[in-house]
Amino acid sequence: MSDRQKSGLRTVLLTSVFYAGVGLTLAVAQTKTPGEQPAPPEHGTQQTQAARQVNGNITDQQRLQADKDTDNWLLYGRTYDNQRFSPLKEVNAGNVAKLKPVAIVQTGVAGSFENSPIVYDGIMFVSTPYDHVLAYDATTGKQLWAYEPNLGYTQLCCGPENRGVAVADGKVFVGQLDGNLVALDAKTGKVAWKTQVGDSRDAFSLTIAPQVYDGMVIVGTSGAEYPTRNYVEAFDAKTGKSAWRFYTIPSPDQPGGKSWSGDSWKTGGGSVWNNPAIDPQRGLVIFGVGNPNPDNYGDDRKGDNAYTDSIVALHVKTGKLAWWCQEVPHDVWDYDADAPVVLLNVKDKDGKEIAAAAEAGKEGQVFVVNRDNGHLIRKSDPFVEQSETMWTKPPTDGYVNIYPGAQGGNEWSPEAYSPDTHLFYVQGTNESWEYSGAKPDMTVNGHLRLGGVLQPITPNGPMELGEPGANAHKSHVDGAIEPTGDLSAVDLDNGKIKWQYKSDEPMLGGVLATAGNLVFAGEMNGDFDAFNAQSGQKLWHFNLGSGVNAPPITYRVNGTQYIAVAAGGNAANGNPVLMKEKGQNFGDAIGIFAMK
Ligand SMILES: O=C(O)c1cc(C(=O)O)c2c(n1)C(=O)C(=O)c1cc(C(=O)O)[nH]c1-2
Ligand SMILES: [Ca+2]
Repeated sequence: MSDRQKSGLRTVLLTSVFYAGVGLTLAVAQTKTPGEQPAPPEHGTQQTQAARQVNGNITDQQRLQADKDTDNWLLYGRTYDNQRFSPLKEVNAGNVAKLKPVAIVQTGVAGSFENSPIVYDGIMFVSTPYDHVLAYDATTGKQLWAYEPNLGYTQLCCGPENRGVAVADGKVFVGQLDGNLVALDAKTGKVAWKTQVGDSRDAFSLTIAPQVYDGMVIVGTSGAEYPTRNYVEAFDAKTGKSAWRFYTIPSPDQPGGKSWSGDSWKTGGGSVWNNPAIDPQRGLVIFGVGNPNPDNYGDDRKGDNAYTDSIVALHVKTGKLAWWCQEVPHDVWDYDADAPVVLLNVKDKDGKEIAAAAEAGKEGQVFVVNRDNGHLIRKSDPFVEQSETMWTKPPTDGYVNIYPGAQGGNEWSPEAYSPDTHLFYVQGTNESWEYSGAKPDMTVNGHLRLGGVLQPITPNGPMELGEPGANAHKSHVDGAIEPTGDLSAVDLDNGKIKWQYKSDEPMLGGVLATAGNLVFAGEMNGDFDAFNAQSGQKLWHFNLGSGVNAPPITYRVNGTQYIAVAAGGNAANGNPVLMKEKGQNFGDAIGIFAMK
C-alpha cells in the first residue's frame, strides 16, 4: 500500500468517528427540541423517532400537484417535469454557510451509490447498490424497515447501480439488477408483487428509478452493451401486469425502421436507464434512449439507427410513439442519451416562449426540442471540452483518442432547472477515451458485444475496465487530458454558458436547484457543495467521506428544511481506478443537513 493510500484510509476512519459523534449530539438535540410548527395530527409534536409511521399513500392527485407540495419530494425529479427545483428557501444563499449535518446514515451497502431518495410525510425511501430498499425517518436517519433482495443472476455493463424507487398508493417500486420489477408494501417493506421485465441471462437489467403515473409503473431496460433490443414498459401498479411495451429499436415497418440495415435492428441496443418525464397536459412520457449495439462498430448496422441516442415521446396511455429527435445519428462512441429529460419553457429564435424538452447528452451539449413535435430548437454551447478528433469513426486498424468519451460530457447525471434564474444546471466530465473498432466475431446472447475497444485513458495510461480486449490492448495516450469535471449553468434561451465551476475529478451524480438562490452538487472527492445559483460562487461544502455521485434532494418536516444526498462513489467507466489513485473509498452514507 502506498503512503498516499494509507493516508487516505486514515482520513476515512477519522471522519467516520466524527460522523458518529455528530449523529449522537443531534439525536439528543432532537428529543429536546420539538418542531417549530405543529406536526400533522397523526404524528403529534412530541412524537419520538420510533413512533413515526411509514405512509406511502401518495395519490395520483398529489403527484400531479407535486409542484405545490413544498414539503415533500414525491417523484424522482420532484415533479413530473424533472426540474429538480424546490421552492424551499429557509436555507438560502445568505445563510447556507451555517448548514450542518443532522444525521449521517450508513446503509450498510457500500458501492456505486446513485440514489435519489423519495420523501413523504417525514419518511425517506432509499435504494442502495444491489437494490436494497430502506425506509428512514427523514429527520433523524432512524431506520424503519429494510428490504434485502435475493438477487438472481445478473449481467451488468457498469456496476450494481440503482437510481431510486418510486412511491405510490401505499407501495414502493424498485427495479432490480436481475431484471425484475418489485412492488413493496410501503408500511413494512414486504414484497407485494414481482414481475420479470427482462431476462438477465440475455443481459437485461434495471438500474432506472421507475416512474409512476395514472395507475402505471413505467421502467426501461439497460443492456445496450450487449446484443439486446431494449424497451420501455408500463405495468399495472396494483397487479404488476403489463399494460404496454414500446421497443426503442423500430422494426422495419415502423417509423424510423429503415434506419437499420439488414437484421441489425433485432439486436440494436437502445437502453433506457434514467427516469422518464411526464407531460400530463399532452399525455406524453418523454425519455432519453441509450446507445446502439455494437457500440463502436457500425458497419453492420448502417443508417441513423433510430431511436438510439434520442429524446423520445410516447402517448403515455398506449405506449405509442408520438415523436423522436435524434441527438447522435449512427453513434459509434457509446453516446447514450441517458440523463433524465427535463420539461421547461424556452424562447425560440424569434423570442416566442415554447414548451420544450431538454437533455444534456454524453457528447457534451444540451439538446432542446419542441415538446409538441420533437423538432430541435437548439443545442447549447459545449459544457465540456470537445477534442478535434470527436466524431472520428473508431478505426479497425488503429485507434483514436476522443473527449468526451463514453462517460460524457454529461453521464447519467440528472440536470436541474431553476425558474427563478432561468438557468439549466448540468454536471460534466472531461476525460479522454481510446476507441478502436472490430467486427464482432460472433453474437452470443448475454455476452458483451462492444465491437472493439473503448476505454478511458489518462496521460499516464489506461483506466482498465476489465472488458474483453481492454486489458490486453496496448493503450495509446497521446493527446490524453487529465480527467476533470465541471458544473455549468446554461441559458437555454440562447445556449450560452453563464458560469462554470471546475472540479479536479469527473463530476457526476446530479444537481438540485432551490428558491434560496442555491444549487447543490457533489464531487468525487466527497465534497458536497452549495453554489450561488446566479453567480456560481461556491458558498459551502461538507465532506461526506466518499464520492458524492448522487442527486441531492430537499424537503421540509415540521417547518425545518432538510437537504439530503447519498455518498458512495461511482463504479462505472474506470472511476474505481481513479478513486484508488486518489486514495478514495466506496461508501454507504446519506448525509442529512439542516440549519440547526
Ligand atoms: O447502455 C446501457 O444499457 C447502459 C446502462 C448503464 C446502466 O444501466 O448503469 C450504463 C451505460 N450504459 C453506460 O454506457 C455508462 O456509461 C454508464 C455509467 C453508469 C453509471 O452508473 O455510472 N451506468 C452506465
Ligand atoms: Ca451504454
